Amino acid sequence: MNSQPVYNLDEIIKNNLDSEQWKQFKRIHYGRIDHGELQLKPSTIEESKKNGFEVAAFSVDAAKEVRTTNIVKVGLIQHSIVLPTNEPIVAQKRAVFDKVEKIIQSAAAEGVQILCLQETWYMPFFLCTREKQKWEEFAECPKQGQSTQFLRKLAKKYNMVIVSPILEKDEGVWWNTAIVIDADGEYMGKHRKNHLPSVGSFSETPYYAPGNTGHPVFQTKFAKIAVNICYGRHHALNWLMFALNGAEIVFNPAATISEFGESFWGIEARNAAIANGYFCCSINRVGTERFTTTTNQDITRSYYGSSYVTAPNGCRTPGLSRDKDGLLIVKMDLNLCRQVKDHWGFPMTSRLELYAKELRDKSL
Ligand SMILES: NC(=O)NCCC(=O)O
Repeated sequence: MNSQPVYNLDEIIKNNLDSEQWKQFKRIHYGRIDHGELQLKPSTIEESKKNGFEVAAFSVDAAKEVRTTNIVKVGLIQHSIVLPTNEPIVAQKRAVFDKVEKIIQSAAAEGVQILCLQETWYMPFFLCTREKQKWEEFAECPKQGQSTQFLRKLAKKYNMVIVSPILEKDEGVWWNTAIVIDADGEYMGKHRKNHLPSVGSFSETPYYAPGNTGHPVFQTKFAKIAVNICYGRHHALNWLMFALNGAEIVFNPAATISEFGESFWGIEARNAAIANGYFCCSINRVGTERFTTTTNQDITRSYYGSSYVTAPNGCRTPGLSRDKDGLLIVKMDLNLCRQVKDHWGFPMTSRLELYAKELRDKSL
């Protein structure tokens, strides 16, 4: 018997149901009985074991129709930091780069075409420390920054679109930003986090400014994509605007802990995918991060991973684990976006003019 505690919800349920109950649970909870699990290459399994990360791969098909299929393979990476947070910042970054590069190599070997990393992926999420200056070196220029240079090379090498959520510094002002690199390695643009939390230990307003980039959608080589950064997932209109601007896939790179609504982690992005007719890809970091402030206060934060993907028809993949580095691969047919919109008629029945009027009246 496995003596390890089971942390993953999917595992807890699976291990406690008989096969018929499990089948019915999958139908009702995940939206389909068959997860569409894809076989991984033996070399990927070997690499993941060697480098200590899990890999899971699923497919989401669309119905056959007049249009040719529009299939794209998407990868999400969740991971912990590597070095203690009091190590030199250059070393902390380098160590995460090395870890993530190995996972990206496996994603490339599996044919991933669009990859998204977690929120501020190369640093500890130090925003709970209430200290700013000592972390300055983590803030980067979006186009020239070290992480962008590092990922541009990989994007080009692997013909892969990469979404890289960073801590941006522009003329002395910090922003929580996601940059998009196209499959030729060229920088396409950026989106700055619109909604900044100011709740409990997530007090981000003293660090960076609220986004001023609207709701951009990037026509990458493989799909029209957008990024709704972490706390933005609690804002329904934020999701809506990416849909109105034509997104087929919206990524939600996050850094969130149990106390901040683990019970609705599986709900908000899933609801957004259903309501807006696009694929939602949710990514959360894992691991425990410890900080000692200059006033000798010890702060500890643990993240619960559980990255997952929802299709516009509401089907979702199982989540990655709550505590391990991981790569989630989903092969998706983007034709499903249009098919679901036609079926349910949500855009057709949306009555946006009604809301626009009321919103205008209320904000006067
Ligand atoms: N990173 C971030 O915005 N966290 C806020 C807490 C949450 O929304 O989960």
